[in-house]
Amino acid sequence: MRSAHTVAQVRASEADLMRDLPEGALMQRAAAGLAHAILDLLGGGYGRRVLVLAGVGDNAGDALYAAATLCRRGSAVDVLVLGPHTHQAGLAALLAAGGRLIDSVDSVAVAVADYDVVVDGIVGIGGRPGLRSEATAALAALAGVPVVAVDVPSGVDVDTGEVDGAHVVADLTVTFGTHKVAHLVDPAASACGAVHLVDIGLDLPVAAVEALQPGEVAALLPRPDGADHKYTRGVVGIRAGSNTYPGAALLCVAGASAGVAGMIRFVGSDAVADRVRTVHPEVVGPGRVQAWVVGPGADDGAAGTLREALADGVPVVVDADALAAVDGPLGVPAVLTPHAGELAAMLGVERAQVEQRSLHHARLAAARFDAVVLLKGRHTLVARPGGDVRVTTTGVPWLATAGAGDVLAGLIGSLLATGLSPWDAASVGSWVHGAAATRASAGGPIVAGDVAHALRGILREIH
Ligand SMILES: NC(=O)C1=CN([C@@H]2O[C@H](COP(=O)(O)OP(=O)(O)OC[C@H]3O[C@@H](n4cnc5c(N)ncnc54)[C@H](OP(=O)(O)O)[C@@H]3O)[C@@H](O)[C@H]2O)[C@@H](O)CC1
Ligand SMILES: Nc1ncnc2c1ncn2[C@@H]1O[C@H](COP(=O)(O)OP(=O)(O)O)[C@@H](O)[C@H]1O
Ligand SMILES: [K+]
Repeated sequence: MRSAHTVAQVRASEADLMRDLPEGALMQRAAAGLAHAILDLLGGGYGRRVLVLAGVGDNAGDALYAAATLCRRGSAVDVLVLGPHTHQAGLAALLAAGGRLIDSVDSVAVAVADYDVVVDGIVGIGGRPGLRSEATAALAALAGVPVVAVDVPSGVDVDTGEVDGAHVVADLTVTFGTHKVAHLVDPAASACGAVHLVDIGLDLPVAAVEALQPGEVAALLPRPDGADHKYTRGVVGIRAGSNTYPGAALLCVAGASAGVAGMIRFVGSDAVADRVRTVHPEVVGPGRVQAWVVGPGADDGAAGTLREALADGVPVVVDADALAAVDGPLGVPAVLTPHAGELAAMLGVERAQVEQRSLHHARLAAARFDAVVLLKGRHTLVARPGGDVRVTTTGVPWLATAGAGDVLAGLIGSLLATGLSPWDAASVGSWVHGAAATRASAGGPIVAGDVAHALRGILREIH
């Protein structure tokens, strides 16, 4: 599991550990890991030109001690102090190793573009969102030079992933002890670049935000055994599509056809059902199910279709048009799968507000509707009542294509039908869907059907 802890959790763990360690030991561990990561990025230290942006706190201390190591490996290091002072011992170590203090990026002997890397030690977990004007000006002058952020890109809100004004956009973020929420949750996560975790020995509690890794997905995926038959494996029912949007029914059934459930039932107009069975002859008609998927392409029949599905008292996936009919808890275990626009409409706020504060709004909706809320996006969030969140880090931007959500709803419904909890079904389904998109894309364009086709290959490998 990739776990993302809050600043308060990190500080508490640090305090526990520091009781048994000499002063400064954790900073030395952090700085050593940081120096190695920068050397890796640069392919060595000799002859490289490095600029450290140093703020007032321990984040600068990490950057300055790491830079001293780079100096000893033959790098030319300049340091620009942003603020009234900086980490004194770290600065002394850097100067002793041969680093130079500069007054501004304009005052360096080399052209600014000749720096091989900028090390962002402006603020870390002690920072407030936003950057001061001198930091913004320095970063603007350094545009185009690769940036390594120390712990977090300075200026982002570490505990929420929100941004408020200027912030660093890094190519690599080197963090310590554990991931922070900003490494997983957008928009801050998009500013991190690749994230490298350095172990400094912290003993941490359970995290409220996490990202499944392949081993956990494999452990959660249901597998039939010799005693199973199609009914014990779970039957998923799809109520999707309409005469206006028949394709949504096909895509939703294609997502449910990943093979995890034992059987698929389809309920819809005769015309749509005929088209579904032409493409998916194994799909059967109405009957008992262990989970329903309601909403993709349902058009104006969505509210009635949701009512019918809820009458069965089994878990439901509510997607697309049916989300507009949700105005409170549904009374059955449920996964709601809105994108930002749909969640905004459900909560009576603007889409931009949901995009800016995605973690907050996903948690708010999970509490208000007493359901698992899967907020779709680059890093999809899966929130459950109580505030726990899983973030999906699989997928590629090519997945932002019409109908991809229909495939996802079908897949999550089939996982729910096997008996997974709404929380596990949503997060596992989202992970597999993203991995299938990455596989199908191979760096190029895809349509939703390609994602559905790639699902079984991913499931086969992950087992
Ligand atoms: N905890 C751990 O386990 C370990 C932590 N380690 C390292 O320590 C880092 C945390 O260090 P930290 O606590 O000294 O805070 P840090 O982020 O450097 O600076 C905060 C100061 O900056 C200021 N400031 C605030 N906002 C600002 C802004 N927007 N723009 C400009 N300035 C701003 C504000 O000062 P003020 O302006 O209020 O006087 C505040 O006091 C952590 O990220 C990691 O790198 C590792 O060494 C090892 C283990
Ligand atoms: N920038 C992005 N990067 C990766 N995946 C994305 C991005 N934007 C959207 N997605 C994913 O694409 C899918 C789009 O689903 P959705 O908006 O419901 O489409 P539709 O309603 O047409 O089926 C979701 O799985 C979402 O997480
Ligand atoms: K930083």
